[in-house]
Amino acid sequence: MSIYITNTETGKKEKLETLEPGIVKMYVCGPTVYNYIHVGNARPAVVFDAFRRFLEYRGYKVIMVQNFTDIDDKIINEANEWGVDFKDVAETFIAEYWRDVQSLGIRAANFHPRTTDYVDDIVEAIEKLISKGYAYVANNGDVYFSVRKYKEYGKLSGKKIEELISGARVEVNSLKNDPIDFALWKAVKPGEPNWESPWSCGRPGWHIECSVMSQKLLGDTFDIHAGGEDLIFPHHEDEKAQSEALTGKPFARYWMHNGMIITRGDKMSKSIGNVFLVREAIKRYGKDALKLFLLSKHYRTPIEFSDEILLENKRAALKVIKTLNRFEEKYSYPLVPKRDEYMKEIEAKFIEVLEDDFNTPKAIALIFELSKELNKSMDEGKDDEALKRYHLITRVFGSILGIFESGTKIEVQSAEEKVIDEILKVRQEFRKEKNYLAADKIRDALANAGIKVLDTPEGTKWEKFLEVNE
Ligand SMILES: Nc1ncnc2c1ncn2[C@@H]1O[C@H](COP(=O)(O)OP(=O)(O)OP(=O)(O)O)[C@@H](O)[C@H]1O
Ligand SMILES: [Zn+2]
Repeated sequence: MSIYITNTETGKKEKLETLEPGIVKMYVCGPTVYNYIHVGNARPAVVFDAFRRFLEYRGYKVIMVQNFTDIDDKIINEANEWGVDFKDVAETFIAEYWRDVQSLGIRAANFHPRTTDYVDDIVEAIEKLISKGYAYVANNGDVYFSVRKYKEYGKLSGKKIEELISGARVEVNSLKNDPIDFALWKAVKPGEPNWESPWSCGRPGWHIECSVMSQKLLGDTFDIHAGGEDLIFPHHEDEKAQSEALTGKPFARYWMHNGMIITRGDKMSKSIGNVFLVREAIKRYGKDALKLFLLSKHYRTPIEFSDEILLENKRAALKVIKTLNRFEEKYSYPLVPKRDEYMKEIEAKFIEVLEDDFNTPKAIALIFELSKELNKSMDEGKDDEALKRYHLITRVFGSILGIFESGTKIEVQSAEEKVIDEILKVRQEFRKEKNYLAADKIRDALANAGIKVLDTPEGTKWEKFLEVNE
């Protein structure tokens, strides 16, 4: 059996053949840290975390790197707007990133390099590109990559140089020898953070950071380079050009790209402003529903984000969680089932669909099916069979895809809690109408029932009076 993945560079499903047997070296483009992450940003994080776990399950040693872009125009703009240092913006949102991915149950990669820790290496790489004739210094101290010198430019994204020149998206910049050249080093503008270099005080361009960090940590050639498909051009095309110009060797052997999360026809994006934050989504739908949503379509296809679809995923997730809870109520510490033909057969199916370009929708369908069967085993009092199914869902499939992992108990609001919340809503209306007499009557009535009402600046809250035995 072998693993097949679609390689963006060839557009074909290809058998994964790693550079060193049994080892997968993989680089994923991480976030630019200037804000909280949204559901779109969560997609590559969830998908490639699951893919990496699958590779490990199939026996590979995986060395995974995911960077933080901690210097960039957007970070500088935010820092200026808030009157703080760019480092503080970056550090803040790296910390917030960890909070979000941890609440999503995404595992850390092996390395999480930050651009600003690699400036010396970046300067060294640019010097080498200049000396090899692939890059030149402009009048103002910027350094640009000569796109035409690298003969394979456009191979990854399928773009032709002529199209790029006529394309309106290439900005006019008189500092460049050719409009399609891109920046490796940007000379400092007033007030910007900067580092010394032989050409000017300045900072790295965006693309060179990923070339340098990936090659420093994984070697000149490594197995898989991944990220969202919005990065294919220009980011990945440029990374490939620089890296291969630098070493004269192939860069990434396979390129994997996830499709976009779309809202109202556009890519979900901070710059467009149509974002739904990960932590809001976790609050409203729960982490398993969000992960199901992200994995229940093939990773390459775009997915439309909508409240209805997420609620549908929430219902589906709750069904499975309820089933698992039902089993866990009976067995607090389920043990290891004896692996028999039945288990082997289902596991083989699961592997088969994931080996075929990581077809998570089919894998998830298998989990739903198993969950139904688990209920049936419990109805019929077949404990052995139930344990096998429970084991497959939580410890094998869930632990590979990163869903239903966390001994998930459904937090159901009790009838009592619901009633108190409703009564407090009515009290709030009285308060709004300045009918304090009625509002206070409600407060006192609740107090008689042992419920203390607290009006705080964040709104009205309640707690139970401590019961003291006389
Ligand atoms: N809507 C989306 N759907 C899927 N993946 C996305 C989406 N937006 C960003 N990504 C991916 O998230 C990762 C982190 O990207 P990054 O922080 O650069 O986001 P971004 O594109 O700058 O976001 P924004 O456009 O919101 O500023 C990248 O791999 C990127 O491809
Ligand atoms: Zn990158």
